[in-house]
Amino acid sequence: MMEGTAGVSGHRRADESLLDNPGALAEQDPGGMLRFTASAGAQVRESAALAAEANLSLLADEGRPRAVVIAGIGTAGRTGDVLATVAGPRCPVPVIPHRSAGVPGWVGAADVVIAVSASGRSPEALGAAEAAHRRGARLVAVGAPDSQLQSVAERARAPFIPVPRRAPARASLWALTVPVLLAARTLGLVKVNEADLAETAARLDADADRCRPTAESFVNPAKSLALGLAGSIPIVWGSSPLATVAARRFGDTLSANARYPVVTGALGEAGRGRVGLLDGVFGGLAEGKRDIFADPDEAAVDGTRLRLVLLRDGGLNAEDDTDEPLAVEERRADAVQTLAERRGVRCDVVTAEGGSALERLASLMAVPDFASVYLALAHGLDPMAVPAITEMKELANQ
Ligand SMILES: O=P(O)(O)OC[C@H]1O[C@](O)(CO)[C@@H](O)[C@@H]1O
Repeated sequence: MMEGTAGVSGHRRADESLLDNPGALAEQDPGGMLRFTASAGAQVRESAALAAEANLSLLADEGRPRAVVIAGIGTAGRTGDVLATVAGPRCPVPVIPHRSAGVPGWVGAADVVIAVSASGRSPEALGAAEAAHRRGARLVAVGAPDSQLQSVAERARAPFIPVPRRAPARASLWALTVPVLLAARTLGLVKVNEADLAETAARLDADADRCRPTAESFVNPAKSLALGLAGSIPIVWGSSPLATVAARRFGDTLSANARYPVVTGALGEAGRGRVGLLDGVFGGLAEGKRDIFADPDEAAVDGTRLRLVLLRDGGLNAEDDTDEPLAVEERRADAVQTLAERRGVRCDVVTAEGGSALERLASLMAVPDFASVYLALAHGLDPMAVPAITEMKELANQ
């Protein structure tokens, strides 16, 4: 056990046996991050019901907007990325995630602003909601009930979807995402239907069951992904725009829950530059000198290595959902696997399943979400308490 600064303690090396000890897992996770992670399917159902109660039809009165801006930071900001990718390249209006306070200068009466904040008090979402109201843009707000965001929405007579607060915000991705998608559906921008929501929730439930704390590492895909990543520098690339949103989400949770440095991105982009990492001191150069007869325990400490996680869309998406021929995405994903193999860089592959874009996204996010929590727990870290985030806020607000 290392006593770090800021009251954080943990093990430098991941403790594999802890993951197969449900009692120890529960002790290490006093805030219940595993339980929150397992509630993803329930979040989809609950938020769909809450959105149905809000008066979203108000939004449609003035017809199709010129553009939609999704304003929020952190996990709330990710909901904008999800909407942009589910809306796809054929979306008739621009869908623009916006992560800084206020709204872009061009936003006006012809546009819609969706302000999202799990706590209902981020300056980014509040600033955007106020600016949208001032400029006469249509506004919809999503966040904690009885929050400042709700007051701004009420003042603007804008629909507000009250999403019950789960701390931390990253445990609420699905609860925040569904109202954003349903607001966009009201505007005619996405095709998400009730069956898609039900199947997405069912997929998240099924994955939560496969990843449950009592399922042992050899049958639990999240525990085995976590153990594979332990001690490495994860590189997470998505084969398609949809898979790239899942890759970035894994970057968020690996950093905040497990406190691992991580490189994430789109394979298309990475293939023109960052793929060079595979040749470097943490990639092929480190793997090249691996002694195959060495004690694996000693080998583990003899240097940090990359571990590639490839999130593949699996070519299931409809041809018109994508900018690029599916065959190109698939060939690129095969190519990076070959590259990794040639250099001895280990690679985990998660392949999307399901019919709708939303369900496929869920199938790429569920196991990695759990893996980030298990990786934290294996290092003796409480996945929920991240003093650096709190301290950063305190220092920045001085
Ligand atoms: O969704 P909120 O409450 O606006 O918070 C935005 C982000 O800020 C944080 O709370 C960190 O300050 C993140 O956990 C969160 O995603």
